[in-house]
Amino acid sequence: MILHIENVIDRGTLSVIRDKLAKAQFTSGLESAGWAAKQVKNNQQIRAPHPLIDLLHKRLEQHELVKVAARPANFVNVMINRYDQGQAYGTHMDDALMGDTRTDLSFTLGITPLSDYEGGELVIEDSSGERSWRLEQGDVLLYPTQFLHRVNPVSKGSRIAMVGWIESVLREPQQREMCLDLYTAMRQEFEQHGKTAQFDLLSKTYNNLLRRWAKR
Ligand SMILES: O=C(O)CCC(=O)C(=O)O
Ligand SMILES: [Fe+2]
Repeated sequence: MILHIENVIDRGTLSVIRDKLAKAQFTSGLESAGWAAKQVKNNQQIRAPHPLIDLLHKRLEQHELVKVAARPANFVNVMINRYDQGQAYGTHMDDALMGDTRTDLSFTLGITPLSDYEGGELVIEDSSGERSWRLEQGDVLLYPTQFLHRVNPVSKGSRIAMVGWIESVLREPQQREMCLDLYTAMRQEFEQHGKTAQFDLLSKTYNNLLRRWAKR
């Protein structure tokens, strides 16, 4: 399950953040690339701890859909990256372990308005082919870290985003999808009909499934 979540961060906040980032010191993206990914990574980044990363990270962590869809146990390597004109990140796999943390999900949060750059698609490959996203400012793509993926060359302007990885209490993508679907059905039943007998059964099953699968 790949989720595109819109408007996770409001535009006012992002505009202030972009002003600050214009003056911030970025370092080479090679610092955090795995030994094979180094061959294809060409960008700049700011790594945590950093006040702007803290602020965005907190907002992301508090977002209801992020909480329910990802069930985060830990976040790791949250960083802000920038691809200037001509820069890209070729096809690669992200490391399964970053320090002690298992990477179950990856996310990208768009910071630059789409109209300010061209290219820079995030492309995810699977056996059926590939799919690409250009994320509007404030939008998040949340995806299992299991796919080969790349960032296409930026052909005009610069693309700034925040990326990072999540270790989930639900290790398997299918578990996360089933829990999210059940949760969604339970919420809809509650909103449409109130706390019915059906709601109680959905709630019972949802919570017992989550309890059965959750590992921390
Ligand atoms: O910037 C992105 O959207 C993804 C970057 C990426 O694949 C990575 O940093 O490993
Ligand atoms: Fe990656």
